[in-house]
Amino acid sequence: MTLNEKYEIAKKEYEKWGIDVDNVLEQLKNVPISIHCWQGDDIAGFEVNKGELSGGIDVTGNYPGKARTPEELRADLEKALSLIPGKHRVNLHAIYGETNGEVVERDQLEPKHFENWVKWAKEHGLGLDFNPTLFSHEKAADGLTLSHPDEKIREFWINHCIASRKIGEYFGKELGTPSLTNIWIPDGYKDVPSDRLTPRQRLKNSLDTIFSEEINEEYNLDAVESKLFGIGSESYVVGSHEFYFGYALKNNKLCLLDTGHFHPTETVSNKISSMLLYSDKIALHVSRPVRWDSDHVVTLDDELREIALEIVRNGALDKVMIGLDFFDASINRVAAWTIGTRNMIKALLYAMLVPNEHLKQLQEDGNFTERLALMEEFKTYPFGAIWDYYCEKMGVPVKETWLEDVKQYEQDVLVKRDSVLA
Ligand SMILES: C[C@H](O)[C@H](O)[C@@H](O)C(=O)CO
Ligand SMILES: [Mn+2]
Repeated sequence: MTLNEKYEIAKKEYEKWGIDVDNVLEQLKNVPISIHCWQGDDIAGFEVNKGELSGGIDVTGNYPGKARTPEELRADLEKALSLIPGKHRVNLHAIYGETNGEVVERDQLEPKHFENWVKWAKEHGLGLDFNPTLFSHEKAADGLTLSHPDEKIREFWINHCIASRKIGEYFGKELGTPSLTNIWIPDGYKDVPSDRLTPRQRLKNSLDTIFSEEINEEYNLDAVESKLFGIGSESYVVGSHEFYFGYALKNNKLCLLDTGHFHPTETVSNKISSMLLYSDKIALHVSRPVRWDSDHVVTLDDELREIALEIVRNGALDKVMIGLDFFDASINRVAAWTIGTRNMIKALLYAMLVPNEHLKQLQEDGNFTERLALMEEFKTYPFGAIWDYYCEKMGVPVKETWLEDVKQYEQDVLVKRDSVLA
């Protein structure tokens, strides 16, 4: 039986529930995922004077062939994008600027340092998102940046974030789609603080300065990313969820939820509807915490499907900006991007193929038996046949055949990088 025949049979199963599958696929095509560049080189970046990875985050593994140059990273991203259905975005960090061998301090970065990325994005029909990098730098050595007691250090990081917003604005103007410029800082303390308020007051004041210049939201959207703890900030993080959700609401910014940044029993899926009651847009870093904020590659697990269901059932496909954030150096990095991004898109497709309005009505009617029964039965509806058809229709490999591409790329390209170095 051909993919099309399987698709037609599966489609009929969903049409019984009033689901227009062809229309679902048309919608899905237009949902961009922001793919994080830093999975490709273990968050190293291209600074001439690059620092060791810091900030309480960690990349484990030493799989061969990581990208070492902008050209290699873009080539690896192109390979991954060729295996992922749809048109997407690439998420950059400030440390991925290209400065022609010159040392450029982060508070001096300019749009011109990202011209090659914009040229590349235009060639590939991609949007670009951005992040100032407030880690892996001597001025972040003691784990404090925008909340640092030393005004000079705060000023440096404030200027870096101001420069970063201008780069985000440049991306938006050049590419015709607003860049999401997301600020995450590692600030916090290993052990119990004696004063939680003062650092938070300093962070608030720093952010007020950073955002004091209005930038047209047609070109740049600002997000702030909360965290619960990091390595070395186990007891206290200045930029907690409460801090940033409050800041975002009062200052009309996007609050960014990273799925690894909450207590293990908390779920981001459960937060989306509440936050969308008060915010026009929110942003996500979809990751997979194992035991801690481990940044594992995203798998098609219950929480990923629930996040997708919350986005779809709340009509929020244009209100939730979906970014990915994982970094696994124990496997082929192109495969990591491909697995994680395809899974995010699969989860959205799954959610769009559930009779959400019918299930809502069952809840309203207090019919919890049928609500549970159907939610469970839809987990084994022929969703895979629709996904396979979608991949073929979008011109990307069906099922696991993409793996052959990655294996070939590894032999042809990736392994040669390390042999050159050896
Ligand atoms: C590299 C990113 O800025 C980083 O992963 C951040 O988004 C985060 O989630 C830190 O835990
Ligand atoms: Mn994140």
